[in-house]
Amino acid sequence: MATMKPGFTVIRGARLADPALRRAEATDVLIQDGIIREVGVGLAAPEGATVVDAAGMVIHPGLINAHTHGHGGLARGQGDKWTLELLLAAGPWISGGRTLEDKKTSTLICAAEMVAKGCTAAYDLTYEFPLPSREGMDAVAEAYAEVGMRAVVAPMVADRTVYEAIPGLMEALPPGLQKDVEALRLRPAEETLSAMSDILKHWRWGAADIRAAVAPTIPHHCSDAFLCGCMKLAKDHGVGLHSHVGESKVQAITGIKRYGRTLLQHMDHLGLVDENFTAAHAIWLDDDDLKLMRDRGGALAHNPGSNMRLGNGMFRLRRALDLGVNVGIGTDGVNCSDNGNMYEALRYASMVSKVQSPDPRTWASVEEVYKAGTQGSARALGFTDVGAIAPGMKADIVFLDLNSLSWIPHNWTVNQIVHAEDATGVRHVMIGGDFVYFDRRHTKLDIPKLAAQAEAARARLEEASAAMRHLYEKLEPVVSSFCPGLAAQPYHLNRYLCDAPASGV
Ligand SMILES: Nc1nc2[nH]cnc2c(=O)[nH]1
Repeated sequence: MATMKPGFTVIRGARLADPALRRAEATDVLIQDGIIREVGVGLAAPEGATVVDAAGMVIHPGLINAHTHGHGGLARGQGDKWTLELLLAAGPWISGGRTLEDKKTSTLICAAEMVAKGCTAAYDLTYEFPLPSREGMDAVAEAYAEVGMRAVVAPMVADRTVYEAIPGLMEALPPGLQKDVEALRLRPAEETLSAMSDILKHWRWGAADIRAAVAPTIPHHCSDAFLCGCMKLAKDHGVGLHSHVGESKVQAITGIKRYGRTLLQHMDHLGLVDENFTAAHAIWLDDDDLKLMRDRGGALAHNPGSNMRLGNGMFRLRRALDLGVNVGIGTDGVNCSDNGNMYEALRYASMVSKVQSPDPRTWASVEEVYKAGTQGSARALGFTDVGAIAPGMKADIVFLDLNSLSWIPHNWTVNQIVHAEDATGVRHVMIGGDFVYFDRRHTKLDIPKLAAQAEAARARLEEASAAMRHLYEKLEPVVSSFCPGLAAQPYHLNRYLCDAPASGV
């Protein structure tokens, strides 16, 4: 649990990553009760202080994962050529049939990986089928608390399945499959909203800095009344709202067809887009959408690994930054992006900005990417006191070993964090002044025990997983042929409005 370690700690002689400096310089950090009090050279250690010798290490603020799904932990490595639409179509099988213990195990796997890879807080959209429950949310919160991470946990909710969201898709399925997907029907909006309200009223994880939020998962999977209900709950309880918006071309086109405006504009029309709102992926947002996000003060969560892995396209990081939108960086779930490695996400964010144009003036700089993965993500989570190593901030600090291979030689600190570090350099991770990972070992978690638990769950779920893969194979030709935006048309960057198919979706 991210409890604050009482008393003083002094970190001595660490090279503090600073985007203003090419090579980080050695400094000290004084921490009191989990809060950074002073940063400077030669700080005196108060009597009784714990002194941490960090010579030979770079420190940076914990990376913050702006978008992930802890429920995907047990589904790592299940699919290769999965599109988003197929992931959503088969998703309930991937995440379904789980006990509360499986849910916790799945989240523990992800949280443990994130910490070991330099991440100290995450926005986790968790799958709760058929209804969100206090017990399910507690299982997720318990996992983060056990690892010692901060988190915002939002149950993904909707009142339409993907089959209902894409007009005509259900009817296009062969009769046998229609029967299968009927089992996925969601509960009526009022029932889900009432369950959400119960969760928010009884949330008890605030002291561990594990907050709740509301995630109407995909706007066109939600009726307008449902979206408005989610907004009201978020406002009444003062919590965040988070949705996947414009993740795939199919979604973008479906939105225009359904609402006559973009998905984001539709949400804004209903009043959901404000400074508490995070739009994940945001690949198919046009300039007006980006300006809208800027004007409303919301955040975008960029997930470059998943965007590539699912073939969804490229988020326009340069354009979003130029227009002044707050951007955070995330990994997405390991069921669709394989790992929870925020260093990889930073590197991919940089790379994806570079493959969009040969002109380096349009590329995101390492400073911009680093800022997005720390302060930008912190803002997306609604945390004001993490994302930087400075007086008054919580002591969420990652220690990188300069003797690890990504740092030989050490030329340009922030560049090497974004482009060279692959998490093998992570030596210690401190959260709230407490070492949750020390000398490359979790301090609160028994990893062999977790591995055994995960293996038992995997074996038990194997039958359900095989059924899901089988269903996936049967769905693939239907969904792909039904969504022409998916199949035949190569992306011309993000100009979906120009090359939208004349018929079909
Ligand atoms: N990438 C991704 N997008 C989603 N949209 C709704 N659920 C998901 C999910 O689990 N992964």
